[in-house]
Formats: sequence, C-alpha cells, structure tokens
Amino acid sequence: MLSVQEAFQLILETVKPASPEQRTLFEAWHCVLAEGTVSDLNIPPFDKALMDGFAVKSSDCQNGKATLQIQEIIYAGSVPTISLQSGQTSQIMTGAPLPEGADAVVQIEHCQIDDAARSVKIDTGPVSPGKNMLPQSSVLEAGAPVLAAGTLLRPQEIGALAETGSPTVKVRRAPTVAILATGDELVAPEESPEPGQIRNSNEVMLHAQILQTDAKPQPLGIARDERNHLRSKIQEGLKSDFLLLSGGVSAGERDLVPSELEQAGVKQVFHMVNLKPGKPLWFGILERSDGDPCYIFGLPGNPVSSMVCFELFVRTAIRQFMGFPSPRPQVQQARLKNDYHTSGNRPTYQPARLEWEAGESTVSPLITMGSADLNSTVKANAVALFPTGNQHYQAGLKVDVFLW
Ligand SMILES: Nc1nc2c(c(=O)[nH]1)N[C@H]1C(S)=C(S)[C@@H](COP(=O)(O)OP(=O)(O)OC[C@H]3O[C@@H](n4cnc5c(N)ncnc54)[C@H](O)[C@@H]3O)O[C@H]1N2
Ligand code: MOO
Repeated sequence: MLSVQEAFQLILETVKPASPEQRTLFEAWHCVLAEGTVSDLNIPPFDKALMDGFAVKSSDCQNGKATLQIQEIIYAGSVPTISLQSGQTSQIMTGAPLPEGADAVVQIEHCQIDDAARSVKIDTGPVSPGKNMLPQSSVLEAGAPVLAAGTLLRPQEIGALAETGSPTVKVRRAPTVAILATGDELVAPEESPEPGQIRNSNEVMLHAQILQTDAKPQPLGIARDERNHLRSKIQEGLKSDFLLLSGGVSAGERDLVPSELEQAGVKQVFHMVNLKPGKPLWFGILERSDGDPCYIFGLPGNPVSSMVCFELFVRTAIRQFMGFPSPRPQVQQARLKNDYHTSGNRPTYQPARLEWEAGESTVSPLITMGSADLNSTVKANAVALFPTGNQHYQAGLKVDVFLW
C-alpha cells in the first residue's frame, strides 16, 4: 500500500499550480505571488524627518544647546528650497524631506521659538548625526527585490507592494472546491434521524476546512447510493477545480464512488494509503475539454478519517494549486506528556492536545473511539504521528505533530 509520503509525492506531481492572473492589491489578500517584485524607488525616497521639530546641522548643537536662525517651514509633501548653512535651521514636520545641509532633527518639545527674531533656542541632549531622521534608501534601494515568488500576501506584504510601486500583482487564485456527501443513511443536520440514519456532518465540516485554506467551497448536498443520482451529482462537481466526495470509497457493495468516477472519465492516481484513519482515500484527475483539470478526492466517510485526510492531502493539493512553495503540512516536535501505547498495522495520526509548558511544547494524544468519534477531535488542536506496530512510548519522548 502507498505510504503517506508517496501519496504526497503523487499529489504534488499531479496538481499543477493555477495560471497566474493580475490582481489589484484590494483583491490580492491571502493569494500567493506568482512572480517576484522589485522596488521602483528608494525607500525612503529622501532623507525623511521622523519627528515634528527643527532640521539642524548636528555640528551646530553638539553640547545640546544652540540658537539658530529659521529659514523656512517644510511640510510633508513639500520640497525644501533652502540649504542650511552653519547657524541655520528650518522647521520641519514628520514625513517631510530634510533640507540640504541638515543631518538631524530636534523635537519641537525641546525648542523655544522667538517669532520676532525668527530664531529658535534649542535645549536638548547632544545631537548626533542621523538623530530623528531616516536616510534616503536606508530601507530599500530602487531595483532591490521586495517579495519573492511564492510569498503569501498578508496585510504587511500588501502594504509593502503598494509602497514599492506594485499596485497590481501576478498571483495564483484559490480553487473552487465542490463537496459531495454520499450515503443513503445521511440526513441534513436540521433533521431528526430515523432508525439507521445519521446526520451529514462531513459536508459542513469540509465546507469549514475549505474556507480555512482560502479556497471557495461549493456544497452539492447529498448523493444517494444509487448510480444515476450519484452520476449526475458527480457531473455537477466535476465543473469545479476540485471535487471532494465523502463516503463510499471502501469495499462495501454500495461503495460506488470509485467506479462512478472512472465511468465519468476520471483517471485514478491512487486508492488506499497506509495510515489510520484514512486508509481508503481515493485520488484522481479529470483532464477536461476546457483545458483546466479537475482534481478529485474520495474521502473516507468516517468523520475523523475525512477530517484527517483533508488536513493531510486535500490541503496539500489546494496549497500546490495556489502556488505555495512548501505545500505539505508543517510537522514540528513535542514531548509526550504521558506514556502512550500504539497498536495496529498502520501509522497512526492521532488527534492530540498540544500545549506550551515550562518553555516547550508538550503533546497528549486523546482517547478516542476511532475514526467515527468526531467528539474526541473537539478537544484536539493537533495530530500526533506514531509509526506502525505495538509500541510503548514513554512520557518525555519527542514525537512529530502538526497543528489543525
Ligand atoms: N471490508 C472493508 N470494510 C471497510 C474497510 C476496508 O478496508 N475493508 N475500510 C474501513 C475504513 S478504514 C473506513 S475509514 C471506512 C470508509 O468507508 P467509506 O469511505 O466507504 O464510507 P462509508 O462506508 O460510506 O461510511 C463510513 C462511515 O462514515 C459515515 N459517514 C459517511 N458519510 C458521512 C457524512 N457525510 N457525515 C457523517 N458521517 C458519514 C457512515 O455512516 C459510516 O458510518 O470503511 C471501513 N470499511
Ligand atoms: O482508515 Mo479508517 O479511516 O480507519 O476508519
């Protein structure tokens, strides 16, 4: 059976990043840059005052006291017209360009203006060159790289792009993701299940998981375990960039999903991965006539299996589509808080509680009734990874975890 790492590899080889598109900065939040950007100007573009006060030659104020002749007032947005000689100063506002000859700014709070004499008396500590000013291009030089391809655009990156002359950027879009829950036993969450029925929790859960990736969920409701109904719902879902089916992928007589996907022209990439929960995971691709493929995941119906498979594999595929340079889940290490015992013939991905204690991460795998026990995941904020086999792990050992 395919290992988790092999499954990741096949997903990354199959899913192609979306074609880049140009977007304004108002539409680019949480997109991934498809091309690196450079600054079109020096940052700051001029020697810039960082305080309201007086632009001075620091050599005039070395003992912190001076009386200087005022030349002009320089506001933010204006350009100084007089270069300072020794004994001269110009009043300046935060953000305004320093006049030639000035190399420091003294805060207005340390200045006493004599309007009649057009002079100012400064009484401050020693003034060193560069005080209260930001030299031209000290942050960035024109032509210097600002952001690399693959960068996720958070608010600070969007601000930096605006500052450096990239009002539109090439990004990759997030995909549309159709959700199709399958099963005769399912009823909507607002209904009271009859004997043998259960509520469709996977659809809304997948909807929320998709939103967490920034992709656009498209819920299609429930497909019954009947070929014609499933077939028409699958056709609807194949119009999206991704189609997630939940249930009907293992070995039951009404597990129609793999054969119906094949019937719809979907090429299977893999079926069955060696992990617990999530073994019956199915993945394939449809090369559509419009040129854009649809990527299809058949997620196991058990809610915890569906959730874990999404976090591991679907999230990775969506991140690959969006152009993230490292689409796989970020694994970190934490110390086991208590002894833990594993059994079974598959690597286990166990819902767990990660905490920060005494300066390090600790992890407590949660007691669960298995892949149908969604309730145990409510207390979890992480998944702990344990290899195959009957194994005793002592408290204090470091184990791999990822957040969810
Ligand atoms: N003979 C075998 N039987 C099973 C195997 C196997 O290898 N051989 N694998 C088991 C494993 S592991 C899993 S996981 C499940 C996955 O089965 P399916 O993907 O075919 O899912 P279903 O049988 O349709 O449902 C399983 C379980 O989940 C409930 N379910 C389904 N959809 C939803 C939903 N939308 N919301 C909430 N709960 C849902 C469903 O009622 C079942 O209880 O197969 C094992 N069997
Ligand atoms: O792999 Mo299944 O998902 O254990 O229950």
